[in-house]
Amino acid sequence: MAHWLKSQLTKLGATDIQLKDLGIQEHTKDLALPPVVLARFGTDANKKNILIYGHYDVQPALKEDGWNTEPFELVEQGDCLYGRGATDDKGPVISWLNILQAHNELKLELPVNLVFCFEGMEESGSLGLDDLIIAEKDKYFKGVDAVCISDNYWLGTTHPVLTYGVRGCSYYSITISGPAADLHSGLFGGVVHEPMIDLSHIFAKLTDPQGKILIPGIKEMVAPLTPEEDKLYDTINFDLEGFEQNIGSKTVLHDNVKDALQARWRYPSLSIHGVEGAFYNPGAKTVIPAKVVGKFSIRTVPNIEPRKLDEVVFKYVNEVFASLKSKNTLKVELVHDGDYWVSDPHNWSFRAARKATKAVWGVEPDLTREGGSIPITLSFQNNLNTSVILLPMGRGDDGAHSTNEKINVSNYIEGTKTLGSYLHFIAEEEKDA
Ligand SMILES: C[C@H](N)C(=O)N[C@@H](Cc1c[nH]cn1)C(=O)O
Ligand SMILES: [Zn+2]
Ligand SMILES: [Zn+2]
Repeated sequence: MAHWLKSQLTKLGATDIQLKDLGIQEHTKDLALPPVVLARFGTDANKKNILIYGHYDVQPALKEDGWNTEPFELVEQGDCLYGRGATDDKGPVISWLNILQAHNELKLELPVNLVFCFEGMEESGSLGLDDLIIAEKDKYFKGVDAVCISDNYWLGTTHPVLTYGVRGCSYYSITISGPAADLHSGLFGGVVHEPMIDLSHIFAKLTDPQGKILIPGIKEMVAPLTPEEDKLYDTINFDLEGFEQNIGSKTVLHDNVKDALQARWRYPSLSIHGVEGAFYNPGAKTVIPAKVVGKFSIRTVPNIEPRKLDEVVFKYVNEVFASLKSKNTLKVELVHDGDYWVSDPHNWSFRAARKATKAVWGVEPDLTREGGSIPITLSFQNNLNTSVILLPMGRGDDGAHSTNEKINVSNYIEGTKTLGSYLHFIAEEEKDA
């Protein structure tokens, strides 16, 4: 993907294209991190410099997960383009290339200089990118006036949005090791401490059945909800049926949209993702897995400090394990983390995005926060001392990370126009003091 992007950017006339090597992935001997693709389009000292970030990596996908089409082949059906990455985030990345192509073919000058930064580790916590931003802040990224990211989704399916916050994500693994090899459960069941039983007990104590996090010390770090913030949720263009339609079931924990949105945007949540080493195929294998690695993550919000969070998580998991009095061994580790980000949704970049949305879609955008994470957002804002905007093009029902991920053709086309128009409006906008 990095090489493909490089060749496309070259054809489109981008300059100073570099594939930045990020070194080897920690905990592996020789697995290289995928390179970050940097490129420029325009270097006019009289124009603003807008950094465009996107990611070319995607979540894993297998046809047998429940896809109707091959996940790594783009398939057009009706108004939809199906394929892994259609909305997250290959579609939006390619739309930036389409904007260059359109300007080239129309012989239209872009009113801003663009600095592209496309990475290949976003779905794994943006490993290595933070260091690159710090190393390049006074070199490749010098003079960046604003950052624009198209890597999230509308809240619903009909109304465009501008997004001014993301939750952070701290991803943990719990490794429980017991016997030297998998065992026959008839011969050894009831005789040995089973790693999977230990892990199930720990998992069961992470949240209550309603998803409330049971780890002490987390809710105490969450910024209190002020009456002003609470009021912001009164005017949001969405309903519970919309939520349920997006999910395809009536399994929402809340009975009103305000509570559901606050749970998604401004409170932490804990999700259990899977177990490595456990039997998961169809059939009825009677095995005691010798070693299992359980994976869970916590979505973080203001003012949860990642290091403090690690401390309370490690302490709690160790305490729960100790209470099991198991003779197995436990290791709990942080796999990766990325911070939350919340910004002012009325700054000059948001004003330009608002005008662009109005011009293309004919309506005022809603202002939303994103329950998902884009780990590098805060790093751009802090290290480049600039504002960041999230300007999504996909819909809330696109199925990002899920089976049958899609983007609507209409969203892709109008979304591309919106991103292109944003570049024109931001060129005209007065920067905030
Ligand atoms: C919202 C964005 N498109 C996204 O899907 N982000 C991922 C990033 C991630 C993975 N691990 C930690 N963060 C997400 O929110 O899961
Ligand atoms: Zn993404
Ligand atoms: Zn994603």
